[in-house]
Amino acid sequence: MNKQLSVIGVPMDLGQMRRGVDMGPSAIRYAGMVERLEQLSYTIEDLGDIEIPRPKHQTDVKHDNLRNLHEIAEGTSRLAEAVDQVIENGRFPLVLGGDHSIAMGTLAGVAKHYNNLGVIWYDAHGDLNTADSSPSGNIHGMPLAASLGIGHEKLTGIHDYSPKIKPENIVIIGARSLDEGEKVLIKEQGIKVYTMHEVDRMGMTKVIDETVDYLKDRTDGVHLSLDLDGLDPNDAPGVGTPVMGGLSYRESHLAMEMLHQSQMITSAEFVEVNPILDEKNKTAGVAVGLMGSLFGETLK
Ligand SMILES: NC(=[NH2+])NCCC[C@H](N)C(=O)O
Ligand SMILES: [Mn+2]
Ligand SMILES: [Mn+2]
Repeated sequence: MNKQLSVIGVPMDLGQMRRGVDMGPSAIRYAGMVERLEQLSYTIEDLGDIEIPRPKHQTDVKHDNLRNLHEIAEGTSRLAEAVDQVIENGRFPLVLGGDHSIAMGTLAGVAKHYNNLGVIWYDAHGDLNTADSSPSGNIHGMPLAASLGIGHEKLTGIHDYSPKIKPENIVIIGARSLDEGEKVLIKEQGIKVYTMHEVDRMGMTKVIDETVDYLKDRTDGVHLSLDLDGLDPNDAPGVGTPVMGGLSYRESHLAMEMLHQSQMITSAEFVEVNPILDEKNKTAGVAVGLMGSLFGETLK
């Protein structure tokens, strides 16, 4: 793994309605991220936080079922620029959310550098909505669709190109709350999805083995986008859209350890940590623990 990490915080809370997820980057830093990764002999440069525009009325502006469209497009464009530069400098981008809308910016900055970027989307949700299919108008439910070039052009066109990724290079793990339009899109586009049904039937070992096999030959880099709500709310309570029956703490560590062993991950983001909804910063602590495993911690 690239031993030079650049950390970028994204205090974004405009992609959904629960206040507090903008404090996610601070909560993750406070949980000891830098110290944890330095122990694994990474060199860490913390680039601080991306500036996110403040709308006048946070929830009022529901432009065509796309809440806070302009501010999110602006903030994620800045993020794309920063991520692009990190990779340009030969370093590994580690992005801290913020709500999941930021993935549009991260992927925009990353995907430019690859012909076939793979994406592992570790999440209870598909985040494959558009304004037409979204039940909420919340843009954090849309970043994977936007990155495929599907949706409003202000979102698909971030960093001035589209699409960022191909459907056959995506693997979703942990899904258990997919909207009707998302299910249609998954079938139409042939996106590989391991729902909780498959995770339970196959076990996480087989899920990750298959994921690695599947992505190995077809991709030249793999981005991990880890939404903390992929985990069960008992293990990660500090999230805005919790869904029961999720991936366990143990399964998630196993997944991260196996991804580390695959040597496949070239960028990562940890999103949706909301310390206001959390129990004594537990969820940020889990995020940092998972980073430890992803970056090479072992139990013996
Ligand atoms: N990144 C997330 N937590 N997304 C939750 C999305 C929930 C729902 N599918 C929606 O579009 O509103
Ligand atoms: Mn989610
Ligand atoms: Mn998500």
